[in-house]
Amino acid sequence: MAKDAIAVLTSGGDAPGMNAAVRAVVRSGINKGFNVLGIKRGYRGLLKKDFVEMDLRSVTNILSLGGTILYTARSKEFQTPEGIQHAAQNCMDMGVKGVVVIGGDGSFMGARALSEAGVPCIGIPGTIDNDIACSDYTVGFDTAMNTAMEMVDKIRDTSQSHDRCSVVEVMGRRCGDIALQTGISCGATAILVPEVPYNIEKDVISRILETRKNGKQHFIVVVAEGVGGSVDLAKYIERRTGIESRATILGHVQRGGSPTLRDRVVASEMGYKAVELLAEGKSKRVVALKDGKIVDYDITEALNMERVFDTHLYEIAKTISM
Ligand SMILES: Nc1ncnc2c1ncn2[C@@H]1O[C@H](COP(=O)(O)OP(=O)(O)OP(=O)(O)O)[C@@H](O)[C@H]1O
Ligand SMILES: O=P(O)(O)OC[C@H]1O[C@](O)(CO)[C@@H](O)[C@@H]1O
Ligand SMILES: [Mg+2]
Repeated sequence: MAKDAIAVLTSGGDAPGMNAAVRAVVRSGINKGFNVLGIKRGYRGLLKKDFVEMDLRSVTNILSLGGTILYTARSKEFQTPEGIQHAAQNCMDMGVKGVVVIGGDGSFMGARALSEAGVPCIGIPGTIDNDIACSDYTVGFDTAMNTAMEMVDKIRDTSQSHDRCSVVEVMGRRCGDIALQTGISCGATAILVPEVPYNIEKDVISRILETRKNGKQHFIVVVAEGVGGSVDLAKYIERRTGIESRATILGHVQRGGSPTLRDRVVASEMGYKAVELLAEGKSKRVVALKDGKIVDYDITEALNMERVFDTHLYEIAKTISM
């Protein structure tokens, strides 16, 4: 009798550690007796029936690779009712009994739609933003933070030599987690995030002037992408304080590079769990890390959860960066 097939895809923005998750899905799937297929370029590839056979050796030596060997994409076509039906039909044609979707919240909405169209899906949070409310952690976050920290350390060197203020914009479309963690790790004088309302005079200018009074001569301001405006902010700081200022937008450098140990391990655990859920006949679930344990939630329940920003950590950052 032919084996049941499951498939795995990566979708939305790539994240370091996605390969470790793919590897875990492939190896756990084969271990459970499934035939495992990879789908290239997320939902876009699913619509094109771009499936590849995965065997144990197809995922050799990918743990340390950044990016995703399955490639990724964003697909508007998939989001239509016809697109979902077409994608479900392609899965059925290929004998696919379940799909593991590695991506962010948008990808999970796609996984829910595909599950409702008859193809059981399990989501794994893979995004550098750490913006999935149900999970304390998303694959890629640790690597991205460490990259950002390394970059800000370098910017600090030149900022210090010139007695300047450096405004550094880090990624995070609606989420300030990368900014907060990077800001703390680099001793930023001010950190601006979309979750906390701010006043430029009080939260940036006054802090710079106060710390200058007690001897500080160079300054780092970390701004989350979701706040934006870092170039204008640098100009404003220079105008208001007389301190020469520069803006740097770190951008996609944060999405690349070899994943950290944490990303490799969490991705591996989540990949294993996703296959376990499919093998148990589960559908429309998201794997998450909660209080140090790998758990799972219904996708709708997960998507309806509210993200909680760590305001305590934010207050600590403000207190100790004076
Ligand atoms: N409401 C939806 N219904 C069906 N599919 C969706 C929906 N929203 C998004 N998708 C699909 O998921 C893909 C990825 O979504 P999106 O671009 O929001 O990225 P993401 O998974 O949230 O990752 P990230 O935000 O980290 O880049 C979309 O291109 C689309 O194909
Ligand atoms: O790949 P793109 O379209 O440039 O997406 C950038 C977005 O993706 C992320 O890197 C991850 O969601 C965000 O931080 C950023 O806003
Ligand atoms: Mg998203």
